[in-house]
Amino acid sequence: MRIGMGYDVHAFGRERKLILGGVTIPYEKGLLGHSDADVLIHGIMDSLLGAAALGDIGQHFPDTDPQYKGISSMELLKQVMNLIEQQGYEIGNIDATIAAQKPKLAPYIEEMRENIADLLKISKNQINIKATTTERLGFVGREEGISSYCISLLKS
Ligand SMILES: Nc1ccn([C@@H]2O[C@H](COP(=O)(O)O)[C@@H](O)[C@H]2O)c(=O)n1
Ligand SMILES: C[C@@]1(CO)OP(=O)(O)OP(=O)(O)OC[C@H]1O
Repeated sequence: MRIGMGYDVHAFGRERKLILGGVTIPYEKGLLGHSDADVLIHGIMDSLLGAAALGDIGQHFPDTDPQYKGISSMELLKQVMNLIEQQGYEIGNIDATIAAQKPKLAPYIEEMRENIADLLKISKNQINIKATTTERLGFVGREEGISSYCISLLKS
């Protein structure tokens, strides 16, 4: 068994879609990034890479490479899963937290879990996603951006 953790932050910007866990969430702002800036998926990818000792997403998908401009993070997650499988690992479970003061994410969590479970070919009870505000404290609380935290367990 191997454990890995991931953490990511993206700032809010205008005229961007808000995409979390592959779900487009109706909101007045989206997240800025080279890719679609799906901060939840980025945290999950880093935790999987961490558990397999394979570095981080910036090493695999540099934000200077035009091929990743505007790419769906779900596509990147598929590539990370291929790497994990090549190393002989399978997923035990994934537990993630999204820190967002707004918008309310609870209505979208089940769809995120379904998207991720389908893509990773795991069952829904192997992926848990939580949301929290930061009680108006810090950059999340000031609604400047969203962060994600994730822990994954891999089995040989
Ligand atoms: N963006 C968010 C943040 C939180 N939630 C849900 O609300 C619950 C209470 O949040 P607190 O930060 O006040 O503890 C939390 O457990 C989530 O279920 C949400 O849906 N969207
Ligand atoms: C995903 C990548 C690649 O397009 O770009 P961003 O969307 O900017 O995301 P970030 O978490 O800053 O870093 C990883 C990147 O290399």
